Amino acid sequence: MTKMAAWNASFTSYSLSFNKILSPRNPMEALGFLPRIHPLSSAFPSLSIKPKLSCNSFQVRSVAAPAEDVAGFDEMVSGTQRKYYMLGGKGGVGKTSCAASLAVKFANNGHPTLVVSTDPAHSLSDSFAQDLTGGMLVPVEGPDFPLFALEINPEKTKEEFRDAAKHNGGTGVKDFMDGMGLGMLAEQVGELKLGELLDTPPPGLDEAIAISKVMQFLESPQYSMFTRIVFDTAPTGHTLRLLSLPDFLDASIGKILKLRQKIASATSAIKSAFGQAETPQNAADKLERLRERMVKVRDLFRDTDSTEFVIVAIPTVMAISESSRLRASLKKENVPVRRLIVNQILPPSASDCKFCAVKRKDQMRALDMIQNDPELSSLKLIQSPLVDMEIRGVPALKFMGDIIWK
Ligand SMILES: Nc1ncnc2c1ncn2[C@@H]1O[C@H](COP(=O)(O)OP(=O)(O)OP(=O)(O)O)[C@@H](O)[C@H]1O
Repeated sequence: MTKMAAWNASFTSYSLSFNKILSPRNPMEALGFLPRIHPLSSAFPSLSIKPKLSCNSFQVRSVAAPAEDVAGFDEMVSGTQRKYYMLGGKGGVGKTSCAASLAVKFANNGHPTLVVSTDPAHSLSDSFAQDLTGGMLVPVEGPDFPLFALEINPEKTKEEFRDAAKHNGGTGVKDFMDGMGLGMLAEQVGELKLGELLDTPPPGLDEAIAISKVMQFLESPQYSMFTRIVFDTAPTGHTLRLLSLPDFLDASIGKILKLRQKIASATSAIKSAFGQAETPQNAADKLERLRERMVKVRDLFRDTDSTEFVIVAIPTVMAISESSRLRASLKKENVPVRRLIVNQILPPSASDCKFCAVKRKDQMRALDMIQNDPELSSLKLIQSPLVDMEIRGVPALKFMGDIIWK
């Protein structure tokens, strides 16, 4: 039996609840043929209906994944200690939709939940069809228990970091110390190139700082109620670089802190004459706090008990290859990964058009890759169908969540 045939054999077709729930009266629909106007339009009048395919059957195949025994949503939802879920993958595969659907599901299962976007190109507001912008906690309307969203503004947080660094190690301090005849110390500060780093930040720095900002929030009593935190992270490349950044920044900030005493004592004698608003001590304290948060971020990413990174992909060779590399890098960084969501799988149909038949074959090839991939084959495979509507708003996210998170 070919691998493709083996996959096919392990697939069990079953009608997606779309049909049963939304169109019980039409026998054609019960067979998987939906009317041209999708019944969801009347169930969720606020949703935009966006047909993606000419075939309009709603069935999905379940795959017996060759994975180690990973528990399902029951385990994810159990316990009241705080847990973090980070969803990441290639751009546009459905990270935000999956993260938002998980957040809705947690909230509907009794967990006060926070969903955070650290992707510089936020789409949480679009996904929930509610305005969640502003960089502050915003309540999401719809779920049974409290669900809040937070879109971190990376530019703003970067400015704060830049300010703190500038007072300790930026060119301003260097010039100042040069002028005071503290050349040697200035050289050491210059070596750190922190000013340069912040002027042309490497990709991922925004997100590292955004996550550290979230850590700062989470330390405050206002946030203590949340028992589930879901992160919608930036696309893969950023995430990979982000993982090594906390260590890098930790080392850089550590160096600055070593200079703290020297800078403080060198400037304390003269600071009153210059009337600086921000004393080096204050700036150093800010850096110290940032450094501590960076260490917490790094530890959080690696904490198997409280954290899980969920990879999201689509059934294309490119997305699966990228997911494999992501998993390998996460493994190297000791970040726990147990699940792989393959989103936007073409539902089977009794009346495939030529395009759909070719597309389906192509997707099967990509799915087949997972089974043979050393990085991905051990993960619990979760399949999510391509639906013929845009996933927007809490009812649609609830629907998607009930398919994915079981
Ligand atoms: N299973 C699905 N069926 C149909 N449409 C989907 C599905 N999953 C996601 N979408 C749609 O695909 C688009 C991209 O989804 P989403 O914003 O969740 O992706 P993303 O990976 O977060 O993107 P980005 O990397 O740009 O942030 C959205 O319009 C969303 O509604």
